[in-house]
Amino acid sequence: MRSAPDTMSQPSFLQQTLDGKTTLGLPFTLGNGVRVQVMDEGVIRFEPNDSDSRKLDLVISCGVHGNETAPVELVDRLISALYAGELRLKARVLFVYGNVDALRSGTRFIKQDMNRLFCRIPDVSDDLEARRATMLEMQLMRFFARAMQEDKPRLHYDLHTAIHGSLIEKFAIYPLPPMGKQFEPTEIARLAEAGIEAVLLQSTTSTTFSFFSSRHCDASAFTVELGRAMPFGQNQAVDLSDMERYLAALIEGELPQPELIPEHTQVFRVAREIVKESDAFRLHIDAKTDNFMPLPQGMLLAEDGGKRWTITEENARIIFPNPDVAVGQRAGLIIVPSRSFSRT
Ligand SMILES: O=C(O)CCC(=O)N[C@@H](CCC(=O)O)C(=O)O
Ligand SMILES: [Zn+2]
Repeated sequence: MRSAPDTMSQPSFLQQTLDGKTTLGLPFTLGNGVRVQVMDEGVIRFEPNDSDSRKLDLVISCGVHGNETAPVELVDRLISALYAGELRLKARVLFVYGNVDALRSGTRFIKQDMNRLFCRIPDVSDDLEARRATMLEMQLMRFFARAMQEDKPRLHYDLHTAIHGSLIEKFAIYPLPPMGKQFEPTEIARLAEAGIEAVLLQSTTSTTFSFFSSRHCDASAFTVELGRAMPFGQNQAVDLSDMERYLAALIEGELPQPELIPEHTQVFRVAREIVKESDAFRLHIDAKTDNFMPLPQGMLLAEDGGKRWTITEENARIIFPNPDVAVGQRAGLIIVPSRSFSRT
């Protein structure tokens, strides 16, 4: 066990990570007994000294897209508060800065969108982003393995921001649960306590980080969208105080058990995923359309060669419209209101 670094005089873990100066290796202990270990570049674990008394195991990830900085700043504050002994740790917590190279360059990704690279079989020809996604999967499997044996709650919040504006600023995507399970209203009510105003229930499997931990680590996992992507230091427009308070409380072992989803929390189901199948793909709304913009029935939303996407659903809305994605990737989601929590 190493002795604790002099954290007061050191740059934050985020700054060290961005500077390429993280020291991997042996765990060390802070003055209050908290055990800390840098697991890989941008991946750090905190454990209480009496690890058996912990209430839950929690992964907080951000920066899977390198231009989405508000959550990265939030995570930096949480890590710094732990280092300073300002939080009474009652959980095992793994923090992840997802795509460190993309964070350095301030871009969504370097070569490939990392949030499309989970749940796949690794290949010798994998590039750096694909390898990093595989490494992160292994970190989460290892981290959650202990909670699975001991049946402690396992939570993963993968924090993002959206490319465009949103009529609803803070929302979450709830990955499709495995067969035999349903979407849990308590989880949605917890998200509401964290300031989340709408939750989208996924209707298909996915290749995202949150889908991975939901499906392969049996964690309650969510992609959380917290306002709009802005450069570091320019995130004052979005108020993340509820989310920050909620995550700090989880770190202190307080897992709320709300029974009712508040009236004002909107729940939607993904009705259709629009996949760009060729370069002929055309989106017939402005590519900068706000998320949650209503789509009138009968409207021709998109075309791809002979394929047409016409709105048949009542009260449909658009999420993540983006005609510029690579062929084979999602160019938008059509969502509809839902009050059912069953899987289908
Ligand atoms: O605003 C956009 O178009 C994308 C914002 C973003 O990065 N969203 C995530 C959602 C992941 C999920 O569906 O769970 C993504 O596209 O990876
Ligand atoms: Zn993102």
